[in-house]
Amino acid sequence: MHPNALLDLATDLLRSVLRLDQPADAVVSAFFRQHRALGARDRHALAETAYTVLRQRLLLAHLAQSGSGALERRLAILGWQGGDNFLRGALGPHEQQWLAQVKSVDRTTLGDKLRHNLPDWLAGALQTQLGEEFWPLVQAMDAAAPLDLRSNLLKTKRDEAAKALAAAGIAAEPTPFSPWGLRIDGKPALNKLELFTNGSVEVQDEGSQLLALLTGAKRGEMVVDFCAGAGGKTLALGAMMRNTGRLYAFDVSGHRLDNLKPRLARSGLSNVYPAQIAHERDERVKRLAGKIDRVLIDAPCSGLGTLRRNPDLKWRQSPKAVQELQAKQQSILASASRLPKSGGRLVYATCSLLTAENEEIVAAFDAEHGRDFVRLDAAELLREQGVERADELLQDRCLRLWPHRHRTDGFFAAVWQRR
Ligand SMILES: C[S@@+](CC[C@H](N)C(=O)[O-])C[C@H]1O[C@@H](n2cnc3c(N)ncnc32)[C@H](O)[C@@H]1O
Repeated sequence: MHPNALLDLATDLLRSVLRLDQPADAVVSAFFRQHRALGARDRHALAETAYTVLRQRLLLAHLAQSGSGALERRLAILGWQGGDNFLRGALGPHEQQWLAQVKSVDRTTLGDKLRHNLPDWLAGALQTQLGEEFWPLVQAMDAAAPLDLRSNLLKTKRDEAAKALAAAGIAAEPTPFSPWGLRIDGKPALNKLELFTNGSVEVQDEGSQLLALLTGAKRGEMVVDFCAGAGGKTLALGAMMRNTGRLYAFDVSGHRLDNLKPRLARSGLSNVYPAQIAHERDERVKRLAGKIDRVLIDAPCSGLGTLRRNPDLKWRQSPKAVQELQAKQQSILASASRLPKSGGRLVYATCSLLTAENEEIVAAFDAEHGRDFVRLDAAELLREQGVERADELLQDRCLRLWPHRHRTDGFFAAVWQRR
């Protein structure tokens, strides 16, 4: 495509994405559906440009002030990810001059806000938690996430999967913590590889794999994945159970559960029972109370641990939204806690970095249900599952994963056993 035409498309895409009224990945997918003729390289340039602008929104909006023309075009130029030469082909002499002048600004001299690109409420919360580690976190969240795979032990072993990837020209390293994981540099297309279509591997962040491992699910057990969504963790749990027992995949969203179906078909699992529930106090939950060996609650949350993948969330979340989520999280945890039988395990997890959605929820649960549940040490449980260096993942007996420390998304999990 001609550079100018592609820059115009990037400008249009940014106009939609920056409305922030829908998740950026949904906006980008809808945009590509409207422009089916776009090739892979052009799509990549457009998506990465939009994501770069979302990541560095405050900085780029500040730098864009000096230019002229549509603001979104200026932002697209500043965040351009389709190559410098290509971009030059789209710019007139004034724009070229302006860009050269903006590029000469020493960004290290700019104020903190323009360097961390976070809303004040979020920067404040993270600075309080992390102190000096705040800046390494900012840097880690500014980069794209690596691509992690989980090898499906029902169908393959990790080293066999790595060999098959190598044969397809894709280099993969074992992940440092999850015994199932492989990490790939870059974003090769996987969905046509036989290894993927036959369910031997699934795309899953290493952190998400560790949450499944924490449940310790085993052969023949009754397990509930309470907020199963499209089933990333369900698939891992089903494989841990060696395709035996019963694994209920609950979610209030039928649409999300529908997305689980093709993944289930690939995985070879037949022990999974997806079920849409009306709410966390659904009749189905009452019927299973006291009967379940392991319950995983991958709670709805702000998603702020996934900013590498979803940088729009820092602009779409707010303290009020977090407060509403807290109420939902407490209610889901209270209701799902009726499921484990005596000696059964309960895992509460989020992909949020905020103590409000993590430690505070756990403390409130302990205060109310401490008589019935005992907290378990997450590192010990992970060691039992063959996770090396599990101590590095721990904070006050909970799993606490950080992009800058562990190269995973920012996950949290607390584990209890019913007395
Ligand atoms: C973090 S996502 C789950 C992601 C999924 N476990 C995975 O690994 O792909 C949270 C899920 O909770 C679901 N949810 C929201 N409210 C719920 C409720 N009251 N009961 C059960 N699930 C709920 C949402 O529909 C969403 O799919």
